[in-house]
Amino acid sequence: MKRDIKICGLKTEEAVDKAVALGASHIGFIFFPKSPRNIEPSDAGRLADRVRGRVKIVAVTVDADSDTLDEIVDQLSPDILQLHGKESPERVLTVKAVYGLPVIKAFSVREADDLKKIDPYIGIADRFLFDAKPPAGSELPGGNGVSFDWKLMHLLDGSVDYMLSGGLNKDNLAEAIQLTGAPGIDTSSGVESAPGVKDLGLMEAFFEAANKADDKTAVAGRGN
Ligand SMILES: O=C(O)c1ccccc1N[C@@H]1O[C@H](COP(=O)(O)O)[C@@H](O)[C@H]1O
Repeated sequence: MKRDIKICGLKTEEAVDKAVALGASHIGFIFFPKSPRNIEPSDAGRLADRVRGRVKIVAVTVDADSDTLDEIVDQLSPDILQLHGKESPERVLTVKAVYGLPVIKAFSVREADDLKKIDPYIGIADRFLFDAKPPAGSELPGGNGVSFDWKLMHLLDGSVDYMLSGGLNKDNLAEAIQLTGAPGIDTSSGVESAPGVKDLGLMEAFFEAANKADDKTAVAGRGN
């Protein structure tokens, strides 16, 4: 099974094209005004049109109201909605019913009990995303470039489909993959030269690290 790779927080044609050329399975656009990666829905729609059908387009929102979601869905036509706030299971069900789109529900993790928070969402969310808790004082629920203890993922039921995120970068990715075997990985600030500024070289290095880690996993799987 090929591991999904999502590059999040894209704002330019160059970064979108590069992510797709490198083999991203998903690209994410952030709709959260306090984020340095925030983008207008119409601008995200124009960027997505360059690569539509070649990669899954993900709209990342945080406790968005219906008017905001209506505009994002109308302008971007995403393939997936990522709900990165405190959306309840009922809200996730409503969003799925209204827009007819799959939902990735994000959770922030620091300790074992945090993983239990997904229980009421099982069978409702299509996929989970595990991010670190934001550092004290941060106004961002994600995109903080901080990681959590990846060993906690061993506590998760193996049938749960998820993306690992939180501070993943070219230097720590191999260890994260080796420890978790995550079916999907997600990065934003780990491929940036400054908040909100994607670095094409860092993106390349991230994919190189992912491919190398996958090669090692495959070799280990063959018992060599
Ligand atoms: O990236 C943001 O600014 C952001 C804002 C609001 C909600 C989610 C956001 N990003 C998500 O957080 C993860 C982890 O980011 P990082 O790699 O630690 O920088 C990212 O993949 C986005 O899905």
